[in-house]
Amino acid sequence: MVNITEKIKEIEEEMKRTKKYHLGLLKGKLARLRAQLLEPGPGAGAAAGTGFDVSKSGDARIALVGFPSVGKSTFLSKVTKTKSEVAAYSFTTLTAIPGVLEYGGAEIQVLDLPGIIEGAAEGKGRGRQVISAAKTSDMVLMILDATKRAEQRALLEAELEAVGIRLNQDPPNIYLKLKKAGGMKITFSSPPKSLDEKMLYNILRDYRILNSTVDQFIDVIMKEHRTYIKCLYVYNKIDSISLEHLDTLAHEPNTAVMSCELDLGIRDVVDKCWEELRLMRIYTKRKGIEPDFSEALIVRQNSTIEDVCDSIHRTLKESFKYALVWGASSRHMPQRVGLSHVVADEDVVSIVGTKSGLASK
Ligand SMILES: Nc1nc2c(ncn2[C@@H]2O[C@H](COP(=O)(O)OP(=O)(O)OP(=O)(O)O)[C@@H](O)[C@H]2O)c(=O)[nH]1
Ligand SMILES: [K+]
Ligand SMILES: [Mg+2]
Repeated sequence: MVNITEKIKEIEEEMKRTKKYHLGLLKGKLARLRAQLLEPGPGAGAAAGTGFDVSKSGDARIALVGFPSVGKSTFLSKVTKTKSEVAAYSFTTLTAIPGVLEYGGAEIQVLDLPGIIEGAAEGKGRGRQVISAAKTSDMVLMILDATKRAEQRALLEAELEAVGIRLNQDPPNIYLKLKKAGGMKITFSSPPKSLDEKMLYNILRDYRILNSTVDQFIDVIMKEHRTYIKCLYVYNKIDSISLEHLDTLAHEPNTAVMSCELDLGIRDVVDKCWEELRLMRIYTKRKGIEPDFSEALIVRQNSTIEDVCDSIHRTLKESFKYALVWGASSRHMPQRVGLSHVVADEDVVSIVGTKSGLASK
C-alpha cells in the first residue's frame, strides 16, 4: 500500500514538470494506481479497501459524506429513529451507522459515516473505507458546513473523483475492449452511423492532445473502475450565516440548504432525495378486486414487469402468462403486456399466471 502511495506521489511530482502530451499518459498511470488503493493489499486485512460491515437493506441506500463535524450524525438522528452520537469535536463518528428513512411507502437506508479529511483517497483517516461505503450507495448526500470556506465542496469532490466516483455524470456510452493480441475493439451502445474505425482512430489520436478529453478517454478505458452516483449537496448550519450568503449557496447546482439545529429545510432535503432516487411505487391487483393502494411495491427506475414479478416472489415469473397494467405506462386501460414491459410510478399491475391462484400476490 505504502508503495502505491509513494508511486502516486512520484507521478504527481512528475506531472507538475510535464508537457501536455505526456501528461495524458501519466494521468492514465495515476488512475490505475488510485484504483489499486481501494483494493485490499496482501496482509492489509479487510479494513484497507472494503467498506464498513453494514449490509444493505431497504429499497435504496444513501451515504452521508462530508468533512468532520458538519452535522452528518445530527441529520441522521433527525430523519431516522437511529441515534448516532453528536458532538462538537471531529471524528465523533468512527464507523458506519445505518438508519432507516421511511418515505412514500419505501424504506431508504441512510448511512452515517465518519468524517473524511483531505487525502482521504490516499488512505488518510478512514477515508478509503468511507469512500468504499459511498461507492455502494445509490446516492451521496454531501453534507457541507455553510459557515466554512467555499473550497470544501471542490476538495471533497476531488477526493471522491480520485478513486473513480463520478457525481451526477452519465457514464460514457462507448465501450473499449483491449484485445489480447494487441489493439482494441470499440463498440457504442447506440452506434453512430458516420463513425468508422479509421475516423475513430483519428478522433482518439486527436483527443489525446486535449487535456479535458484525456480524462474522459481514461474514464472509458477504466470504465469498470468508475462508479456513477447521484449527489445532492446539502449545506447545513444555515442558522449561522447571512441571508446573502444563504442565497448564494442555495443557487448552486444540485444543492439544498438546511439547519438541523433549527429544524429548517430538512423536509426539502428528504423530498429532493426521493426525487433523485427515482424509485417507483407499483400497486398490485387481484382479479375482480380493487387494487391495494395502502401497500406499494418499490422498484427502481426503468424496472420491467419481470422486476415487479421478482420483487413479489422469486419464482413468480416461471408461471407468468401476461400482466395487465393500468397507469402512465399503459396505452389502454388495462394494457396486456409481457415481462419486458417497462412500468411507471404508481402503475397498477395484475400478474396472470399459468397456475390458478398466481394472480399477483
Ligand atoms: N449551528 C449549528 N450547529 C449544528 C447544526 N447541526 C449540527 N450542529 C452541531 O455541529 C456539531 C457536529 O455535529 P455532528 O452531527 O456530530 O457532526 P458530524 O458531521 O457527524 O461529525 P463527525 O462524526 O465528527 O464527522 C455538533 O456540535 C452539532 O450540535 C446546525 O444546523 N447548526
Ligand atoms: K462531530
Ligand atoms: Mg458523526
